[in-house]
Amino acid sequence: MGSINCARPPEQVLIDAIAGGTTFFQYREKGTGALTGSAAVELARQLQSICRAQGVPFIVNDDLELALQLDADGVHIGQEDAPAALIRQQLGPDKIVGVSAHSLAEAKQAIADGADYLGIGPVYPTRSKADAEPVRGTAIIEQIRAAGITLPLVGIGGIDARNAAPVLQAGADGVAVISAIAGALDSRLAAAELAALFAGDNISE
Ligand SMILES: Cc1ncc(COP(=O)(O)OP(=O)(O)O)c(N)n1
Ligand SMILES: Cc1nc(C(=O)O)sc1CCOP(=O)(O)O
Ligand SMILES: [Mg+2]
Repeated sequence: MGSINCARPPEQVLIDAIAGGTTFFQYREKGTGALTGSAAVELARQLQSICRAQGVPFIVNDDLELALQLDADGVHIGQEDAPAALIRQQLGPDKIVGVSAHSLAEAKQAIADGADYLGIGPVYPTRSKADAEPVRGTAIIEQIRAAGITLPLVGIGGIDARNAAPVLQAGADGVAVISAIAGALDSRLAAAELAALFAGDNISE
């Protein structure tokens, strides 16, 4: 999540999301209108502080230097970013490395490079990433699971509480969302509706 995606102040969105059941946070400050420089660092610090107080891992998207500067819990990188093996080397064994994969071959390479989890997408059409890959559907998750990969898989791309169930049924361990929570008028409820899917208890009905 980044500031441009938020319907309300990002700090409040994060507080509400965690109250609703969000268990993992990625700071992704990019796109037209995103904060840069010291403003981006300051927002990161504030969001990290909220995560720390609530015991939620704080992951930095793309930016290894920022992650090292803040002693973040980890970094998420994609296929166009720094090599995953380099990120693992720079962060050491105790930090979290997440890697985006859009194919079985990319998933296998990411695991060889030291990934702790894989972000798989876009599962559905997304408006939050202008340069997203073509939609993969849930089939890509089934394919990666069928190949025997046991690393945690996180579906991403256009996911919300109404369409998340097939992503989990395909074999994902979790879902990563931006607009479903950051763009919601009630981020706590949006997060709670997603969290309920993991408890097998759909509270939206
Ligand atoms: C959990 C998760 N999965 C995938 C991505 C996308 O990463 P990437 O392909 O590097 O694209 P950007 O987010 O950097 O635009 C992600 N961020 N998180
Ligand atoms: C950041 C990102 N990565 C994707 C991928 O497919 O790797 S899709 C995506 C955007 C997710 O935002 P929303 O939940 O609003 O669709
Ligand atoms: Mg990236």
